[in-house]
Amino acid sequence: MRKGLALLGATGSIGCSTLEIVDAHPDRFRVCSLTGGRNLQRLLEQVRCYRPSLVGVLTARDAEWLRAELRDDAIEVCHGEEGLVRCAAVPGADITVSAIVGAAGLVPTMAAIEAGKDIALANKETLVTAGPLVMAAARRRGVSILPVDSEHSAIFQSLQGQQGNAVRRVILTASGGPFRETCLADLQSVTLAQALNHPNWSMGQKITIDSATMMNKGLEVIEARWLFDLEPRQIDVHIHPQSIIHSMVEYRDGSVIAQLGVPDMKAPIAYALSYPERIELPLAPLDLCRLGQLTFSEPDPKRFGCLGLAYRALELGGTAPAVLNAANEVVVQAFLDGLIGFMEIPKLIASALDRHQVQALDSIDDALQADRWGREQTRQLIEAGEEVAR
Ligand SMILES: NC(=O)C1=CN([C@@H]2O[C@H](COP(=O)(O)OP(=O)(O)OC[C@H]3O[C@@H](n4cnc5c(N)ncnc54)[C@H](OP(=O)(O)O)[C@@H]3O)[C@@H](O)[C@H]2O)C=CC1
Ligand SMILES: CC(=O)[C@@H](O)[C@H](O)COP(=O)(O)O
Ligand SMILES: [Mn+2]
Repeated sequence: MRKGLALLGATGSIGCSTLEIVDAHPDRFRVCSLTGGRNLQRLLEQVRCYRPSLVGVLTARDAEWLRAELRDDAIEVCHGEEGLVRCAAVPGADITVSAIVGAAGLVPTMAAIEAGKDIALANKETLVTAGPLVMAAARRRGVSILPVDSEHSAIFQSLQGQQGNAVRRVILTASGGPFRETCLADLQSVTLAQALNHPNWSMGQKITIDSATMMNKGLEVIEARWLFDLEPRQIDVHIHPQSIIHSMVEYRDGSVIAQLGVPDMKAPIAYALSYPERIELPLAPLDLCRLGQLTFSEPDPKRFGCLGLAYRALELGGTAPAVLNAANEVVVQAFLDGLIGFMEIPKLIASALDRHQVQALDSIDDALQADRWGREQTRQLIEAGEEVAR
């Protein structure tokens, strides 16, 4: 029986890599639903190729356009958040690939969990915004949350066969991004093009900027806390510029188990889709002798303040991580739009967190409300900053 996939964020970097895996294994996987955002042309091509029964787009107008292009009554096109929710929970799908970027992924991912789908989770912002609620819902519905994020897949793989309470800590590896060796003074004037030039991974714009600030690693610390039920003090970060060791687990007896591979997201995506099996992938082999050395160092908290902010949000608990995430999404977009400089990113997020009165996180509505508050507050901070600058 082929596994049915609901694919949220099909037109993005993770979405396209997922479809490459489907192409390599048409005997194993079939596509039940696809969703896209602004890249309607790419979505149209994907729908023609994979013929899902349900497709989700952003607006009613986009849906009209897609229907007119497709002229196919066997393919239903829906739109908006309601459309995303329907695609996430589409009948016939066994697993939902959550690969929308940002907190916009939370509601559809929850809908998939409530519908009893296993989740291949790329969208880390879902766990940052509402980690305890998402994990509790998954437990209640008896569904698996299978990590796609390369570090978390590495930890998940390194935990296979573990018995009892044997983990001392996990070590997330970080490439250090394009500014790993840039001094504090020079970071003030780095350009968008430089920030988008990740040394090892080809990814969507938002996560690429997150890697440059190292907020990506901060979000991943929070993601690891919930995925693997770890205390924050059990999660360390090492800079590893080669991105060959994707992360490690240190056990109580001092043994460290790591997962290695060439930096290609098809590997963790395929593991999430085929778990517990491993399937053939057309990837370049890992040639350690040619690489020669793997190196490690500690992250510099002065240059990469976002990492410390994520630990702080985790410590504050409740709604603080949702506000951290929302503020980050707003400032990253402002940086992409040329409204703020690179080093304003951590400052603005810190200001938003400082202004937040942490509340308990008892429901998804609490998380969504904190998300809205964080966005609004950060927009105001950016506007206030502009007025000061004028
Ligand atoms: N790329 C990678 O290698 C990795 C990514 N991740 C995580 O996976 C997620 C996706 O990342 P990535 O693929 O790089 O991102 P991309 O920006 O490449 O793709 C994002 C996808 O989400 C869609 N989308 C964007 N905003 C919305 C919205 N508001 N509503 C509905 N759909 C939307 C986009 O549509 P469109 O493009 O058509 O506008 C696109 O299909 C992120 O959470 C990221 O942190 C984790 C590890 C690695
Ligand atoms: C591929 C992946 O999982 C990304 O999250 C990646 O880890 C980003 O690289 P950084 O280590 O630079 O954040
Ligand atoms: Mn990652």
